[in-house]
Amino acid sequence: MGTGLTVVKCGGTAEVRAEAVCAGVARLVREKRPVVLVHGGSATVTELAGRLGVPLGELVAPDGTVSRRTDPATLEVVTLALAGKAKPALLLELARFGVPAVGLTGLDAGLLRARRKTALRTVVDGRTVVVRDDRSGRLTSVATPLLHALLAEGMVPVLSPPALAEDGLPVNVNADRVAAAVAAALDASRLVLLTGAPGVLADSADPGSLRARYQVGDGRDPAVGGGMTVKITAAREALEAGVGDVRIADGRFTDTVADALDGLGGTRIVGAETTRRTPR
Ligand SMILES: Nc1ncnc2c1ncn2[C@@H]1O[C@H](COP(=O)(O)OP(=O)(O)O)[C@@H](O)[C@H]1O
Ligand SMILES: CC(=O)N[C@@H](CCC(=O)OP(=O)(O)O)C(=O)O
Repeated sequence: MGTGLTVVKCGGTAEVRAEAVCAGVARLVREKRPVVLVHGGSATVTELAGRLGVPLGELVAPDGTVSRRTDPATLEVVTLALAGKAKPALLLELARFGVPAVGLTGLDAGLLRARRKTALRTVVDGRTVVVRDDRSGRLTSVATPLLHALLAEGMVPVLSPPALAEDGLPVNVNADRVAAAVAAALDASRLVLLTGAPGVLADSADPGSLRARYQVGDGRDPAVGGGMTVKITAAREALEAGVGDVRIADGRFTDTVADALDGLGGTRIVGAETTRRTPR
């Protein structure tokens, strides 16, 4: 199943090369294979916050999951960093490759809707407290008509957080999960999450320990930490929505990006069912 559409997501980390990502996207466009590019930019957020003197914070959930504390000033920086820095950089790179691309955030045409997280349990000095004023949210829907219209014109939508919450204000959402939700909503055939690592590593300190396949499970995997945890969650969400090929791959090199967009290399994420069908 699937529509032949590829959803590509890039971060984030300074090492992911816009040139490598955009060269891959440009090839798909030349081959008339439809593609949506979703991006984050947490490193850009950190850099811009430093320059603007806005302090950044973290929330640590009782299960140890770390996420960004999004107070109003941080939300402003996130919006500036993604819509004003990370996105133009990708659009310029795509223009260099002759790709007609349109930059969007979740606020355009109500593309990304989310429910604000009104009570976030977080651990401070060993005690669990509830944060009620955070401006982060959980995605609830993706509006597809504008994306379909752009794709029908041969254009590449370049989409990022923030999303629009039910109170009419923006909320911060994670870009990997945006990519998964977009892939699900558009019935994509492939989701490629590009990052600054070769894929999912058996030992995060050893770049040679790449896992060709990774089965998503119910429990926490001690080998997976940091930003990779949310990527695995996003990958699971896409698989559950029926996206056929979900992979986490290296966004630092032209050839690893090209391979991933062709369904090769990196780490293929599989659901429990797919793995059971695999001969031992
Ligand atoms: N098992 C693992 N395999 C690969 N990377 C891991 C693993 N555990 C933790 N990581 C870390 O997760 C990072 C990817 O997450 P992140 O930096 O948030 O990506 P991005 O900004 O591209 O969305 C890797 O660069 C690596 O430092
Ligand atoms: C809620 C949340 O975590 N939002 C992210 C949005 C950017 C992002 O996801 O960037 P990467 O893809 O580089 O991680 C943030 O504030 O960093």
